[in-house]
Amino acid sequence: MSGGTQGGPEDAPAPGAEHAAEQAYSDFRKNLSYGDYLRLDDLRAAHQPITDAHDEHLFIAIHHVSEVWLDLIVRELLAAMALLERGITDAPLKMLTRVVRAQEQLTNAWEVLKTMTPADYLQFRHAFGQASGFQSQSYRMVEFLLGNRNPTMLRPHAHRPDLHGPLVEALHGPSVYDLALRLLSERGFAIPDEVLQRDRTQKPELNEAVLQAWLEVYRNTEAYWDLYALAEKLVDVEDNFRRWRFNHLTTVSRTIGMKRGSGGTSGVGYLRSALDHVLFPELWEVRTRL
Ligand code: HEM
Ligand SMILES: N[C@@H](CC(=O)c1ccccc1NC=O)C(=O)O
Repeated sequence: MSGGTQGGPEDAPAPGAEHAAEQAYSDFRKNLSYGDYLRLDDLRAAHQPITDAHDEHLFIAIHHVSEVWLDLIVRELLAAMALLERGITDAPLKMLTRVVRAQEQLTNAWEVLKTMTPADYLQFRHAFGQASGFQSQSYRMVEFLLGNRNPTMLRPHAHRPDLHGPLVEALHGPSVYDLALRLLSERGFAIPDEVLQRDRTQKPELNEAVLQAWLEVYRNTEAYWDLYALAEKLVDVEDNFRRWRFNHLTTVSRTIGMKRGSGGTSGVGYLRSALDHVLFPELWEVRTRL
Protein backbone atom coordinates (compact mmCIF):
# COMPACT_ATOMS: atom_id res chain seq x y z
CA MET A 1 0.00 0.00 0.00
CA SER A 2 1.42 3.39 -0.92
CA GLY A 3 0.14 6.93 -0.73
CA GLY A 4 1.13 8.06 2.78
CA THR A 5 -0.97 10.54 4.71
CA GLN A 6 -2.43 12.28 1.66
CA GLY A 7 -3.84 8.96 0.42
CA GLY A 8 -2.95 7.31 -2.82
CA PRO A 9 -4.84 5.96 -5.77
CA GLU A 10 -5.37 2.59 -4.08
CA ASP A 11 -7.09 4.02 -0.98
CA ALA A 12 -10.58 4.47 -2.42
CA PRO A 13 -12.70 2.63 -4.96
CA ALA A 14 -12.12 3.94 -8.50
CA PRO A 15 -14.27 7.07 -8.76
CA GLY A 16 -15.58 8.65 -12.00
CA ALA A 17 -13.18 10.95 -13.79
CA GLU A 18 -14.93 14.12 -12.52
CA HIS A 19 -14.41 13.05 -8.88
CA ALA A 20 -10.96 11.64 -9.49
CA ALA A 21 -9.63 15.10 -10.38
CA GLU A 22 -10.73 16.42 -6.98
CA GLN A 23 -8.47 13.87 -5.29
CA ALA A 24 -5.40 15.05 -7.17
CA TYR A 25 -2.66 16.62 -5.05
CA SER A 26 -3.01 20.37 -5.07
CA ASP A 27 -0.60 21.93 -2.60
CA PHE A 28 2.81 22.49 -4.17
CA ARG A 29 4.18 25.11 -1.82
CA LYS A 30 6.58 22.51 -0.40
CA ASN A 31 6.39 19.61 -2.88
CA LEU A 32 8.08 19.48 -6.25
CA SER A 33 5.47 20.01 -8.99
CA TYR A 34 5.49 19.03 -12.66
CA GLY A 35 6.68 22.45 -13.78
CA ASP A 36 9.32 22.65 -11.03
CA TYR A 37 10.76 19.25 -11.89
CA LEU A 38 10.90 20.00 -15.61
CA ARG A 39 12.15 23.57 -15.07
CA LEU A 40 9.43 24.84 -17.38
CA ASP A 41 10.11 28.48 -16.42
CA ASP A 42 13.66 28.06 -17.78
CA LEU A 43 12.37 26.27 -20.85
CA ARG A 44 9.86 29.02 -21.64
CA ALA A 45 12.45 31.70 -20.88
CA ALA A 46 14.52 30.30 -23.76
CA HIS A 47 11.71 31.05 -26.21
CA GLN A 48 12.63 34.63 -27.16
CA PRO A 49 11.69 35.78 -30.67
CA ILE A 50 13.56 38.87 -31.79
CA THR A 51 10.88 40.11 -34.22
CA ASP A 52 7.07 40.30 -34.14
CA ALA A 53 6.76 37.80 -37.01
CA HIS A 54 4.18 35.13 -36.18
CA ASP A 55 6.21 32.27 -37.69
CA GLU A 56 9.32 33.00 -35.69
CA HIS A 57 7.59 31.17 -32.81
CA LEU A 58 7.34 28.05 -34.95
CA PHE A 59 10.96 28.41 -36.09
CA ILE A 60 12.26 28.67 -32.52
CA ALA A 61 10.05 25.82 -31.25
CA ILE A 62 11.21 23.45 -33.99
CA HIS A 63 14.84 24.22 -33.31
CA HIS A 64 14.44 23.81 -29.56
CA VAL A 65 12.71 20.47 -29.99
CA SER A 66 15.37 19.36 -32.49
CA GLU A 67 18.20 20.31 -30.13
CA VAL A 68 16.58 18.32 -27.31
CA TRP A 69 16.36 15.23 -29.52
CA LEU A 70 19.96 15.73 -30.71
CA ASP A 71 21.17 15.92 -27.09
CA LEU A 72 19.34 12.68 -26.32
CA ILE A 73 20.92 11.04 -29.37
CA VAL A 74 24.41 12.13 -28.24
CA ARG A 75 23.76 10.71 -24.76
CA GLU A 76 22.52 7.39 -26.12
CA LEU A 77 25.40 7.09 -28.59
CA LEU A 78 28.00 7.78 -25.89
CA ALA A 79 26.38 5.21 -23.58
CA ALA A 80 26.18 2.62 -26.37
CA MET A 81 29.81 3.26 -27.32
CA ALA A 82 31.03 2.88 -23.71
CA LEU A 83 29.46 -0.61 -23.65
CA LEU A 84 30.66 -1.59 -27.13
CA GLU A 85 34.16 -0.65 -25.98
CA ARG A 86 33.79 -3.36 -23.30
CA GLY A 87 32.65 -5.94 -25.84
CA ILE A 88 28.96 -5.77 -24.78
CA THR A 89 26.49 -5.85 -27.67
CA ASP A 90 22.93 -6.39 -26.34
CA ALA A 91 22.32 -3.20 -24.29
CA PRO A 92 23.87 -0.98 -27.02
CA LEU A 93 21.33 -2.39 -29.49
CA LYS A 94 18.53 -1.08 -27.30
CA MET A 95 20.20 2.33 -27.09
CA LEU A 96 20.72 2.46 -30.84
CA THR A 97 17.04 1.61 -31.34
CA ARG A 98 16.25 4.67 -29.24
CA VAL A 99 18.58 6.72 -31.45
CA VAL A 100 16.68 5.48 -34.51
CA ARG A 101 13.31 6.45 -32.96
CA ALA A 102 14.61 9.89 -31.95
CA GLN A 103 15.87 10.42 -35.50
CA GLU A 104 12.33 9.73 -36.73
CA GLN A 105 11.05 12.50 -34.47
CA LEU A 106 13.69 14.86 -35.86
CA THR A 107 12.69 14.02 -39.40
CA ASN A 108 8.97 14.44 -38.64
CA ALA A 109 9.64 17.99 -37.47
CA TRP A 110 10.03 19.04 -41.11
CA GLU A 111 6.32 18.36 -41.64
CA VAL A 112 5.45 21.11 -39.17
CA LEU A 113 8.14 23.50 -40.36
CA LYS A 114 7.02 23.15 -43.99
CA THR A 115 3.82 25.02 -43.11
CA MET A 116 6.01 28.16 -43.12
CA THR A 117 6.06 29.82 -46.55
CA PRO A 118 9.07 31.67 -48.03
CA ALA A 119 7.32 35.02 -47.44
CA ASP A 120 6.64 34.09 -43.79
CA TYR A 121 10.32 33.21 -43.30
CA LEU A 122 11.62 36.41 -44.88
CA GLN A 123 9.74 38.40 -42.24
CA PHE A 124 12.34 37.42 -39.65
CA ARG A 125 15.30 35.84 -41.52
CA HIS A 126 17.20 39.16 -41.55
CA ALA A 127 17.06 39.34 -37.73
CA PHE A 128 19.32 36.45 -36.76
CA GLY A 129 22.29 37.55 -38.87
CA GLN A 130 24.93 34.84 -39.31
CA ALA A 131 23.27 32.27 -37.03
CA SER A 132 22.78 28.90 -38.74
CA GLY A 133 22.28 25.23 -37.97
CA PHE A 134 25.85 24.88 -39.29
CA GLN A 135 26.85 26.04 -35.81
CA SER A 136 24.81 23.35 -33.95
CA GLN A 137 27.27 21.71 -31.57
CA SER A 138 24.93 18.80 -30.83
CA TYR A 139 24.48 18.03 -34.54
CA ARG A 140 28.26 18.08 -35.02
CA MET A 141 28.69 15.77 -32.02
CA VAL A 142 26.30 13.28 -33.61
CA GLU A 143 28.21 13.46 -36.91
CA PHE A 144 31.58 13.04 -35.18
CA LEU A 145 30.38 10.10 -33.06
CA LEU A 146 29.02 8.42 -36.20
CA GLY A 147 32.38 8.99 -37.94
CA ASN A 148 31.63 11.89 -40.29
CA ARG A 149 34.58 14.04 -39.28
CA ASN A 150 36.07 17.27 -40.50
CA PRO A 151 38.22 19.39 -38.14
CA THR A 152 37.00 22.58 -39.91
CA MET A 153 33.65 22.04 -38.21
CA LEU A 154 35.29 22.86 -34.86
CA ARG A 155 35.91 26.47 -35.84
CA PRO A 156 32.53 28.02 -34.97
CA HIS A 157 32.94 26.68 -31.42
CA ALA A 158 36.47 27.98 -30.78
CA HIS A 159 35.16 30.77 -28.53
CA ARG A 160 33.24 28.31 -26.30
CA PRO A 161 35.61 25.85 -24.55
CA ASP A 162 32.63 24.05 -22.96
CA LEU A 163 31.28 23.17 -26.43
CA HIS A 164 34.66 22.90 -28.19
CA GLY A 165 36.13 20.42 -25.64
CA PRO A 166 33.63 17.56 -26.16
CA LEU A 167 33.88 18.01 -29.95
CA VAL A 168 37.68 17.74 -29.86
CA GLU A 169 37.40 14.63 -27.72
CA ALA A 170 34.88 13.08 -30.12
CA LEU A 171 37.05 14.02 -33.13
CA HIS A 172 40.02 12.06 -31.77
CA GLY A 173 38.13 9.18 -30.17
CA PRO A 174 36.75 6.09 -31.92
CA SER A 175 33.43 6.37 -33.75
CA VAL A 176 30.64 3.88 -33.15
CA TYR A 177 31.74 2.17 -36.38
CA ASP A 178 35.40 2.02 -35.24
CA LEU A 179 34.14 0.19 -32.15
CA ALA A 180 32.13 -2.24 -34.27
CA LEU A 181 35.26 -2.97 -36.33
CA ARG A 182 37.28 -3.46 -33.15
CA LEU A 183 34.67 -6.02 -32.07
CA LEU A 184 35.06 -7.82 -35.40
CA SER A 185 38.80 -7.95 -34.80
CA GLU A 186 38.34 -9.26 -31.23
CA ARG A 187 36.09 -12.02 -32.58
CA GLY A 188 38.90 -13.18 -34.82
CA PHE A 189 38.16 -11.44 -38.12
CA ALA A 190 41.22 -10.16 -39.99
CA ILE A 191 40.84 -6.39 -39.67
CA PRO A 192 44.08 -4.72 -40.85
CA ASP A 193 46.06 -2.52 -38.45
CA GLU A 194 45.78 0.35 -40.91
CA VAL A 195 42.02 0.27 -40.25
CA LEU A 196 42.22 -0.16 -36.48
CA GLN A 197 44.90 2.55 -36.19
CA ARG A 198 43.48 4.86 -38.83
CA ASP A 199 43.54 8.67 -38.53
CA ARG A 200 40.24 9.13 -36.75
CA THR A 201 39.95 12.81 -37.55
CA GLN A 202 39.11 11.79 -41.13
CA LYS A 203 36.15 9.92 -42.61
CA PRO A 204 36.67 6.17 -43.11
CA GLU A 205 37.15 4.79 -46.62
CA LEU A 206 35.91 1.45 -47.91
CA ASN A 207 38.36 -1.32 -47.00
CA GLU A 208 38.30 -4.72 -48.73
CA ALA A 209 39.27 -6.74 -45.61
CA VAL A 210 36.53 -5.08 -43.57
CA LEU A 211 34.08 -5.85 -46.35
CA GLN A 212 35.16 -9.52 -46.32
CA ALA A 213 34.57 -9.66 -42.56
CA TRP A 214 31.04 -8.26 -42.86
CA LEU A 215 30.36 -10.64 -45.74
CA GLU A 216 31.20 -13.53 -43.45
CA VAL A 217 28.88 -12.13 -40.75
CA TYR A 218 26.03 -11.66 -43.25
CA ARG A 219 26.50 -15.15 -44.70
CA ASN A 220 26.53 -16.81 -41.26
CA THR A 221 24.02 -14.74 -39.36
CA GLU A 222 23.31 -17.50 -36.83
CA ALA A 223 26.94 -17.78 -35.82
CA TYR A 224 27.41 -14.01 -35.56
CA TRP A 225 23.89 -12.88 -34.66
CA ASP A 226 24.87 -9.99 -32.35
CA LEU A 227 27.36 -8.55 -34.88
CA TYR A 228 24.76 -8.91 -37.62
CA ALA A 229 22.09 -7.16 -35.48
CA LEU A 230 24.57 -4.39 -34.66
CA ALA A 231 25.42 -3.89 -38.34
CA GLU A 232 21.74 -3.71 -39.33
CA LYS A 233 21.06 -1.22 -36.53
CA LEU A 234 23.87 0.97 -37.83
CA VAL A 235 22.31 0.79 -41.29
CA ASP A 236 19.02 1.96 -39.72
CA VAL A 237 20.85 4.90 -38.13
CA GLU A 238 22.46 5.88 -41.43
CA ASP A 239 19.21 5.41 -43.33
CA ASN A 240 17.45 7.81 -40.94
CA PHE A 241 20.34 10.24 -41.05
CA ARG A 242 19.98 10.41 -44.82
CA ARG A 243 16.23 10.96 -44.53
CA TRP A 244 16.78 13.92 -42.17
CA ARG A 245 19.35 15.42 -44.53
CA PHE A 246 17.14 14.95 -47.56
CA ASN A 247 14.14 16.56 -45.86
CA HIS A 248 16.31 19.43 -44.65
CA LEU A 249 17.51 20.00 -48.21
CA THR A 250 13.96 19.96 -49.61
CA THR A 251 12.69 22.29 -46.89
CA VAL A 252 15.59 24.68 -47.50
CA SER A 253 14.96 24.60 -51.29
CA ARG A 254 11.30 25.46 -50.91
CA THR A 255 11.96 28.15 -48.31
CA ILE A 256 15.03 30.07 -49.56
CA GLY A 257 15.62 28.58 -53.03
CA MET A 258 19.21 29.12 -54.13
CA LYS A 259 19.97 31.99 -51.72
CA ARG A 260 23.24 31.76 -49.79
CA GLY A 261 23.00 30.30 -46.30
CA SER A 262 23.06 32.62 -43.30
CA GLY A 263 26.03 30.57 -42.05
CA GLY A 264 28.14 31.59 -45.07
CA THR A 265 27.90 28.48 -47.25
CA SER A 266 26.40 28.31 -50.74
CA GLY A 267 23.20 26.93 -49.15
CA VAL A 268 21.42 24.25 -51.20
CA GLY A 269 24.66 23.33 -53.07
CA TYR A 270 26.48 22.73 -49.77
CA LEU A 271 23.64 20.66 -48.33
CA ARG A 272 23.29 18.62 -51.53
CA SER A 273 26.97 17.63 -51.45
CA ALA A 274 26.48 16.29 -47.90
CA LEU A 275 23.88 13.85 -49.25
CA ASP A 276 26.65 11.87 -50.96
CA HIS A 277 28.43 11.14 -47.71
CA VAL A 278 28.48 7.49 -46.62
CA LEU A 279 28.98 6.78 -42.91
CA PHE A 280 29.49 3.00 -42.95
CA PRO A 281 30.72 2.20 -46.47
CA GLU A 282 31.22 -1.58 -46.10
CA LEU A 283 27.72 -2.06 -44.69
CA TRP A 284 26.24 -0.73 -47.93
CA GLU A 285 28.68 -2.49 -50.23
CA VAL A 286 28.02 -5.83 -48.52
CA ARG A 287 24.56 -5.83 -50.15
CA THR A 288 26.09 -5.78 -53.60
CA ARG A 289 28.60 -8.52 -52.84
CA LEU A 290 26.31 -10.98 -51.06
C1 HEM B 1 13.48 27.30 -42.81
C2 HEM B 1 14.21 26.40 -42.22
C3 HEM B 1 15.66 26.18 -42.52
C4 HEM B 1 16.47 26.73 -43.46
C5 HEM B 1 16.09 27.72 -44.56
C6 HEM B 1 17.78 26.17 -43.26
C7 HEM B 1 18.87 26.48 -44.04
C8 HEM B 1 20.11 25.95 -43.90
C9 HEM B 1 21.24 26.25 -44.74
C10 HEM B 1 21.21 27.16 -45.94
C11 HEM B 1 22.30 25.57 -44.26
C12 HEM B 1 23.73 25.59 -44.80
C13 HEM B 1 24.63 26.35 -43.86
C14 HEM B 1 24.48 27.83 -44.00
O1 HEM B 1 23.65 28.42 -43.29
O2 HEM B 1 25.22 28.45 -44.78
C15 HEM B 1 21.84 24.83 -43.11
C16 HEM B 1 22.63 24.01 -42.35
C17 HEM B 1 22.17 23.31 -41.28
N1 HEM B 1 20.91 23.34 -40.74
FE1 HEM B 1 19.33 24.28 -41.50
N2 HEM B 1 17.76 25.30 -42.22
C18 HEM B 1 16.48 25.28 -41.72
C19 HEM B 1 16.04 24.55 -40.64
C20 HEM B 1 16.82 23.77 -39.87
C21 HEM B 1 16.36 23.01 -38.72
C22 HEM B 1 14.93 22.96 -38.19
C23 HEM B 1 17.42 22.38 -38.21
C24 HEM B 1 17.36 21.50 -37.01
C25 HEM B 1 18.28 21.47 -36.09
C26 HEM B 1 18.56 22.70 -39.03
C27 HEM B 1 19.84 22.26 -38.84
C28 HEM B 1 20.88 22.49 -39.68
C29 HEM B 1 22.18 21.89 -39.51
C30 HEM B 1 22.57 20.89 -38.45
C31 HEM B 1 22.99 22.38 -40.52
C32 HEM B 1 24.43 21.97 -40.82
C33 HEM B 1 24.41 20.85 -41.85
C34 HEM B 1 25.76 20.40 -42.30
O3 HEM B 1 26.78 21.05 -42.02
O4 HEM B 1 25.81 19.34 -42.97
N3 HEM B 1 18.15 23.55 -40.03
N4 HEM B 1 20.51 25.07 -42.91
N1 LIG C 1 20.78 28.80 -42.49
C1 LIG C 1 19.42 29.33 -42.48
C2 LIG C 1 19.13 29.91 -41.13
C3 LIG C 1 18.75 28.88 -40.23
O1 LIG C 1 18.21 27.91 -40.66
C4 LIG C 1 18.88 29.04 -38.80
C5 LIG C 1 19.09 30.29 -38.28
C6 LIG C 1 19.13 30.48 -36.90
C7 LIG C 1 18.96 29.40 -36.09
C8 LIG C 1 18.76 28.15 -36.65
C9 LIG C 1 18.73 27.96 -38.03
N2 LIG C 1 18.54 26.69 -38.52
C10 LIG C 1 19.17 25.91 -39.34
O2 LIG C 1 20.05 26.11 -40.18
C11 LIG C 1 19.25 30.36 -43.60
O3 LIG C 1 20.18 30.58 -44.36
O4 LIG C 1 18.17 30.91 -43.71
